Amino acid sequence: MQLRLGTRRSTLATTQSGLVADALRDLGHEVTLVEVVTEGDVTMAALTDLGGTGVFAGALRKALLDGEIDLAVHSLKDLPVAATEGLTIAAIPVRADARDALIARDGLTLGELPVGARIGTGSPRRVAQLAALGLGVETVGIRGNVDTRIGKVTSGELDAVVLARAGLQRLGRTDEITEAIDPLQMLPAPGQGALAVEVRSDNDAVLAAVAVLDDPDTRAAVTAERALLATLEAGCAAPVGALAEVVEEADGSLLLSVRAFVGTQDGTFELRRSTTGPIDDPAAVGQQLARTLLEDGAAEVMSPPPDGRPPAEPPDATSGGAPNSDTEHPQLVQSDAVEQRS
Ligand SMILES: NCc1[nH]cc(CCC(=O)O)c1CC(=O)O
Repeated sequence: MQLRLGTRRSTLATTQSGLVADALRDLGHEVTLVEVVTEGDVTMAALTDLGGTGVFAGALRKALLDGEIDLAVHSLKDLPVAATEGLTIAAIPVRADARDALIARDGLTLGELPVGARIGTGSPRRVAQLAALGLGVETVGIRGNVDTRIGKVTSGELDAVVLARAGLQRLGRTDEITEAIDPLQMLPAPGQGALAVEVRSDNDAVLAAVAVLDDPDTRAAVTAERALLATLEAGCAAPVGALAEVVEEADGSLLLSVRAFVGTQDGTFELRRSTTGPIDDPAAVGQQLARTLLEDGAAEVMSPPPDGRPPAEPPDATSGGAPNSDTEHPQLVQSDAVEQRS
């Protein structure tokens, strides 16, 4: 069938849209790309100053609802977790590598960066996790497209930048990566590396045409990650990392393994929790992990009081004993308690 695919103008957006367009063409459809200009593309304000999620998605969604386009391709991590009336995520194709990537001068890895090194990132999640690593590096707020960001390392303005590996892979720029950052050190944004193909909910023909691109394992994983984010009542600008992975048990059954991070921008407080649960109810697994994080003080960690100091006594530390002993959440593999790192 004839399909109009709406896309943002950036190189990454058109590349991602092109991947979906090609997959649909392989299925015998005729796909036309329609360029849609979004608020997120025209503003020069820092991403976190835009006061809300979905700045990139809004115009594409309007074009869908107005019937100007038949489908839109989003980076799932940029898509607000709340459902949009009248629209359906018709497909979530196989996820690319979800990890963050370091591009540093002289081939340096995170561990090799000198104290005081300047790392560019506009993401509170990346800032919080870099701070939590205690490397003594400085983070510098940047935005702009991938080219602009990498250019700040090439020019010597910054020692390094952190970007999503998936975006670099789609742009054919993995050669410039100096370290694919282990999720044990930095958990990606919920949905990172995954694309979402959105269609009008009443458009049965297009829903059916697009649905074959869906990958159930990817959908399960990102559903858990986004349910976690929703339960935390956090958006894409929150210092929250999450990664769900499908793991196979000895008996061949499949489980969802989810890890999450919440931390303060200065690295003073961090929470890391993980859990596993049934793959057939991924939202419940994500919600359960979020509730554990909230019980352990995630809300306070995400929005510390105005003086910038995190809570003196996180809610789970009042007993004075081991606040996160195995007895409290025996089903969880726990790495770190809420802890003061100073
Ligand atoms: N917020 C911008 C954005 N949205 C999606 C990607 C990369 C592709 C992806 O994660 O799927 C990026 C760039 C980045 O974070 O480096």
